[in-house]
Amino acid sequence: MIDLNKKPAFSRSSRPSSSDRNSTRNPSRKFSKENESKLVWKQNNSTPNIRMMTMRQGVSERVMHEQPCKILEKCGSCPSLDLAYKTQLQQKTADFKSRLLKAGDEFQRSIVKDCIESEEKFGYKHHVKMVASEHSGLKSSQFSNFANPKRWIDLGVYNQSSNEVVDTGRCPIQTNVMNDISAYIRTGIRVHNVSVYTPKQKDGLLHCVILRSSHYTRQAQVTFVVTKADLNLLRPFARDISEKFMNIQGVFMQVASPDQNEEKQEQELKLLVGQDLIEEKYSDIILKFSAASFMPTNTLMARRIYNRIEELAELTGKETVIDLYCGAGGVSLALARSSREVIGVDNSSFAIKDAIRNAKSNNISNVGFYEGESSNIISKLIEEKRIYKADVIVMNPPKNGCGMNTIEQIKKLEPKAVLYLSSFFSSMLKDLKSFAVHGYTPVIFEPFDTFPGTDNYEVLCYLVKN
Ligand SMILES: C[S@@+](CC[C@H](N)C(=O)[O-])C[C@H]1O[C@@H](n2cnc3c(N)ncnc32)[C@H](O)[C@@H]1O
Repeated sequence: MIDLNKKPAFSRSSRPSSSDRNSTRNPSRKFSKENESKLVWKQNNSTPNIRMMTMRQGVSERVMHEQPCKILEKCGSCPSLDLAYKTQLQQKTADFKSRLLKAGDEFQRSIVKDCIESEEKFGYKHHVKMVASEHSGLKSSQFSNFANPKRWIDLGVYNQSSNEVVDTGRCPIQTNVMNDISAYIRTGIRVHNVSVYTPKQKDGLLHCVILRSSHYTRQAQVTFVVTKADLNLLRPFARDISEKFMNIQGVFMQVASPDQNEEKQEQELKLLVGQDLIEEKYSDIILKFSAASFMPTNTLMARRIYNRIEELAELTGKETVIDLYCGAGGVSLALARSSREVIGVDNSSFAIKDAIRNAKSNNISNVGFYEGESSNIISKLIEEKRIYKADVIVMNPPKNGCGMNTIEQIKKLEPKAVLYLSSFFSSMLKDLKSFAVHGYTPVIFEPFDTFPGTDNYEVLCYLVKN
């Protein structure tokens, strides 16, 4: 139960200094007997970011961070941001174990490792899609007479219960680069007189803004998702943003219907200003991503996962590896160094173009990339006698998983190991059950905390042929 109207836990003057902030974790200090059976939020109204949660055992590990979030509950995207990080990791490990327990007998003998921590707990998110919304001044009806005629622009996420857009302001899990750019865009929308899409009237131009930034180069990409191509309006706006931020590589326009399913949205992007590519580094591999191809959200964790995949694959230099759903080639290029040949497959022409370019720029020649649906490409490669067998298959499918057809094709290649990475656990476990039917045992599950503060994480499963 959450009670936000409770008295403040402590006033600004009694707020612990950073040196004794850890003392708020001491169960005996701030906890009184009456609270023992309740679970309540205590919030200081004058300093809304100071929050503690008390419960049966005393003051919990919910503590103030150096970079607090002002809209934690309103936004709802980061339900565990104010939990001690160790607790977040324990919760994710426990969550995955309980999913496996419920999933069935196939997984009862698998080893589940502890969730691996993210090197960055804040500012790790390098990719965000922000919904645009506007209203005029004060929102509350009781103030309607004094409503500010100035346009007020929100950029953020949908609140799941009210369906209203919550402005995420300077989001602590996003990179500073993206926070700076989004602040400028909020003002720019007004200055450049760009209309914002309203679902009620089904009218307006801009409905989303997509931002990406690179960890190593700090380069950024901006995409305006709009209802129609209004270049006269968007080009000067794009020029303005890219002149303000020299690290912006390119500003794009994507025309898409706001009602359209995100996965079905046309990926065609029009470059308004600058150039197409953003550069990122994973260990000693430098990748360039076009705006339309997938780029990992947490760079440092992606690097860690690539390294772990390489370790688990135990390559000796003689193997044929297939990297399904390869994106811009991160895993493929990481594994090419220690295998005979890597074949990457992705259904996005942009991702495959990026992957081919990345192989060249990293001087890696023992890779081949194929554009198309995974099961079709494997079946074609077998039919054309391009491959007979594969030693290791790596796969990182989207939300719906890989499905039965792909697993049947994989089986024909008789890999001795399969490495399956996903953050979509229901499709992942369904696919792993199908793998089990085809003689592949899930030996180890390794959760990685790619999204600290949120409920999300990724899991790498290592399967071996029986
Ligand atoms: C999660 S990303 C994988 C990223 C990649 N492993 C990396 O580390 O950058 C999923 C990829 O699957 C691709 N994809 C989606 N459906 C596909 C399908 N049916 N067949 C092949 N590729 C697909 C997408 O284009 C996307 O690049």
